[in-house]
Amino acid sequence: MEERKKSLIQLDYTGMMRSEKNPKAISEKDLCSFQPQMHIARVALLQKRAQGELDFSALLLEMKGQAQQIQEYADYLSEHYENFVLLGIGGSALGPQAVHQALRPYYYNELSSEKRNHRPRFYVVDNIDPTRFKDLLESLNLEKTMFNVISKSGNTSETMAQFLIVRQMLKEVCKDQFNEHIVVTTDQEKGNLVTLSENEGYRRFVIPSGIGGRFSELTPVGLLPAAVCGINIFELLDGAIAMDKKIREQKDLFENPAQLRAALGCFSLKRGKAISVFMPYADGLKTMADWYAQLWAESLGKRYDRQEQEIWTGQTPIKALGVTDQHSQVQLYTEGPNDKIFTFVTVRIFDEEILIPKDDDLEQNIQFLGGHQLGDLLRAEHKATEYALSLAGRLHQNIILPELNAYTVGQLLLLLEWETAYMGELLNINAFDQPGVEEGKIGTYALMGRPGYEQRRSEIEESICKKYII
Ligand SMILES: O=P(O)(O)OC[C@H]1O[C@H](O)[C@H](O)[C@@H](O)[C@@H]1O
Repeated sequence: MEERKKSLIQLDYTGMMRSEKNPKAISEKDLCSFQPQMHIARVALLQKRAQGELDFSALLLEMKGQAQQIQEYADYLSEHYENFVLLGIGGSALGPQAVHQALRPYYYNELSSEKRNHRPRFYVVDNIDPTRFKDLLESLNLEKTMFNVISKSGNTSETMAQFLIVRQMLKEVCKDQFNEHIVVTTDQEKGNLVTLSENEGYRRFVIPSGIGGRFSELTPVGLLPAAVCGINIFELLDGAIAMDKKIREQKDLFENPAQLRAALGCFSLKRGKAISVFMPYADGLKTMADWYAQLWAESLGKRYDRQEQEIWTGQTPIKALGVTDQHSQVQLYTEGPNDKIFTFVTVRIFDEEILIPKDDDLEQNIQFLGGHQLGDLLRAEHKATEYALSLAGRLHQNIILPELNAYTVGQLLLLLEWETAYMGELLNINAFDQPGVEEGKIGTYALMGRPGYEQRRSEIEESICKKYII
């Protein structure tokens, strides 16, 4: 790839720093004060690595070693199937969706097979809306469809319900060959999908242990769907490896983008910025905001710190898209409560450009647009929005991608994952579990009649007596 494509993504944090317009923003001195705790955090994360937990570096090398095998299987699927349907939820679906949207044309499924280089159409079903699910299943030629059932635990009710429906339909349509239409991606050794894949003969890909669902995009969770759709998973991994190396080796906070973003995030959170707006200025990164929202919310939204003290901490992620949400949310951002920080993700050069035609007969108030590229308008709007936020004393920063390709997307994923890990250390919490989702899961088991949950079922039914309905 040309040097520009290979260059690392950049962080412009000018908008977070103290200035005349923003005297309450962070100063270089404030940032320097983070160095000691950042060093402790770095050592703690490297120790986790030594214990085989969250070892991004080892994971990426392991995945680099598996990439060829994943690619070969993806190529085999492309020759034999027209549709690839991902069944999963949360970290088992958001990453694949985000990377597909970033690196494939949005009309990918509408393209002819030739224009898709004979790669399958790609669908992600990450909800259990019966209408949508049935519409999709009825639209597919099941004999030409592969279902990738992704669940790290193998116990997620939504994904397992989808699996049971699809498995029955495939048995009816494909008879004894039904298992040639299911590939599972799950834990090394535990959960229903391990047993089922052994008993029913499904191809299985393994999510390495020590890597949580929301950190699993650069495992077969994301790599297989990406390879099936013709995305260069080798470049994706190389970008991630480059960013991982920089973050792992760079001890100086001012040169380490993950440490810097974590210090800025921690500083702003402690000064009442309880909301973090993630606003890419590229349609291809719209779902990346969804993936980041889970990463940020589920990792940092915690009741207890590591000493079991109640702290009820976290920072609420808001997904936004530039320029679109300038027309729906910026009014709040500039004149509402100053309780937010903003991250814009920009792309210096888009793959395509469109010239806005000039027409001198038109009114001046639209004629000025003529002669510019459409990307110039998007870039101008981003800068104007940044300026408006700075006038309003709002803290904002930019993550700048040289362009949107597998190498830069791989870097972005690793940057955000490392940033989250550092934030967890600074907040003194466990960023890698999600105890807060258990109650909802147990309640679902109870209401669905799972044996052993009868008591909880009666508790729920007694407690939810609907009194206020209009
Ligand atoms: O991959 P699975 O085990 O099916 O889990 C899917 C999702 O389930 C839960 O909601 C967890 O909180 C998420 O972190 C996880 O990504």
